[in-house]
Amino acid sequence: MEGFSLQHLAVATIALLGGVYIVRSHAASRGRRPPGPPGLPLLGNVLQVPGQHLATYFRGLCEEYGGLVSLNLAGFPVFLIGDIRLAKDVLEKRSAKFSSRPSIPYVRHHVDPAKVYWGVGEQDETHFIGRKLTAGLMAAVRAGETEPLQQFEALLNMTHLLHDGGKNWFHHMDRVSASMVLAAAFGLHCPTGEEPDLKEVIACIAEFVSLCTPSASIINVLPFLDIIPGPMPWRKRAQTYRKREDALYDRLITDAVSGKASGMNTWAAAFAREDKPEGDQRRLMNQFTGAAIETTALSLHTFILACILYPQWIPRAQREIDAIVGQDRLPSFKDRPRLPYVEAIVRETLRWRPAARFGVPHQSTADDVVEYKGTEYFIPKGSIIFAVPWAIEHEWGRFENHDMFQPERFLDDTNNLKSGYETSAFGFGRRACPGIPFAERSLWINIAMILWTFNIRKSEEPEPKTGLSFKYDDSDLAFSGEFSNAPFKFPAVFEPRSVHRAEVVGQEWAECEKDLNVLLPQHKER
Ligand code: HEM
Repeated sequence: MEGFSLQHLAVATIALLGGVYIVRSHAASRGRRPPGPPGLPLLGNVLQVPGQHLATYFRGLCEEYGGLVSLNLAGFPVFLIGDIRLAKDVLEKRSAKFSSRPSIPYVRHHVDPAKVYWGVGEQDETHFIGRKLTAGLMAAVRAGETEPLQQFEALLNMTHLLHDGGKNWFHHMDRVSASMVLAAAFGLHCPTGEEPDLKEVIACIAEFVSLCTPSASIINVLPFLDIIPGPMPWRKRAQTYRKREDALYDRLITDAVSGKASGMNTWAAAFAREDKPEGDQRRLMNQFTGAAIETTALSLHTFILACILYPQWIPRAQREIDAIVGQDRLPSFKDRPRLPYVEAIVRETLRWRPAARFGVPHQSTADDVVEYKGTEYFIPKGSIIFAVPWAIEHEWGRFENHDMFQPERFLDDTNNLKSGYETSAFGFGRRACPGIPFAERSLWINIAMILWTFNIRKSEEPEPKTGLSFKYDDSDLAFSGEFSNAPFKFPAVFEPRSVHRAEVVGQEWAECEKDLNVLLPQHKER
């Protein structure tokens, strides 16, 4: 059966898990179903779901059937939302009913029996605590507490890019994204990106993502096998992972709280202060790394791809930065209110190729009726809902020339940011990304500094495999097509805009504060 991939298996698995819904499908008949592709008897649309580039498939369905699409995976209801108004109506205004996550038996029973992974878990007490603690940290981020640290990391990024002319630029973006998060979270500053703890964090994230795919274990497909006692392979794999992850985070958190790490005023320390006898809330910290590092890095990679493929906007951006900042210092967060164009670039980066292109699924916890374009549709309890950024951020009606990178679409005639900015890139409602303030700052400061320091151009180096010049591409083929849709590695040249600018970077780096305890002052609850 050619083309029957892991993703098919995954979808079939979800469908099988949801088989129970066949029994209760009478519920679905209580109201009209949104439009969607016709499917096979019993299996529904299972075999139509492609093995790769799910986001593109979802976007195609939204273009064909409208902003609310219904899929039937062997009786299990899945809805796609490709309209921002509807996404807000459903996932924000009715977030009490639409904020759980579909759970996978292998994860629930073996990988995360203690339910510490609140970002992928159901809507329960742990999720509530995780979000509450994060909201406290992010209030401080909004007030600017982490800006000195983020500025320091971005400045180091400029020195790395200058040092090798961008030869390892992909790695430098990975490093800065990880180090900003790990330094704020655990006091783990990573100056090279080769630090063993950083590598272990990345390896654990990769293993966790792999364990969370429905095809990770036979238990997801044949749950009754779990009655077999003893050290079965699925138990061993999950136990090995948990031990490895526990050892890593115990070390990171202990080092952060004891002061062994390079800074003491970390998010881990703030979480530790909230520890209760009934639960070690520091363990909830592990959600930051998985959710934060890759999304930020791939957004920076995407920004560089846009610089290379759509450079028309760069001269204007640089003129505006230069007019405010001048040539004798790098941009800083103090300039942010006066640099709306850089803000527009951040927004356009998140719109043009959103990091989570098909979104992160929500699950409904009660029956509901949703009105869309004058018709009422029934959404049964337990439905999976994807608000699909790849469709929402490319709606022709909202974004003219939607496939072009045009930051000025977010500016008005007076060069100020248009009011009423709405995005799907960070999700919606009680599941919306709680790290937005940190993520936006990370992107803003790196983008502002890169544009101030460098001209970026295509590399003329031949591709090692073919010997031909590198073919730059922004189609689906240039992206991984997986859950976080990352651009594949591509070369770029970072040329300093002048010798003077390169010297200013060196001088600012030599003179800047490097002590994490000063860069990240004691977190105050707000
Ligand atoms: C450009 C960077 C980022 C992007 C594009 C991004 C995007 C997202 C998206 C799409 C979701 C799912 C929303 C939903 O289900 O409706 C999410 C969830 C989450 N993000 Fe982010 N994120 C970014 C950075 C960060 C950072 C820096 C942090 C932490 C410091 C973070 C922490 C989280 C957590 C903990 C969740 C799970 C929330 C929950 O389930 O309640 N993210 N993010």
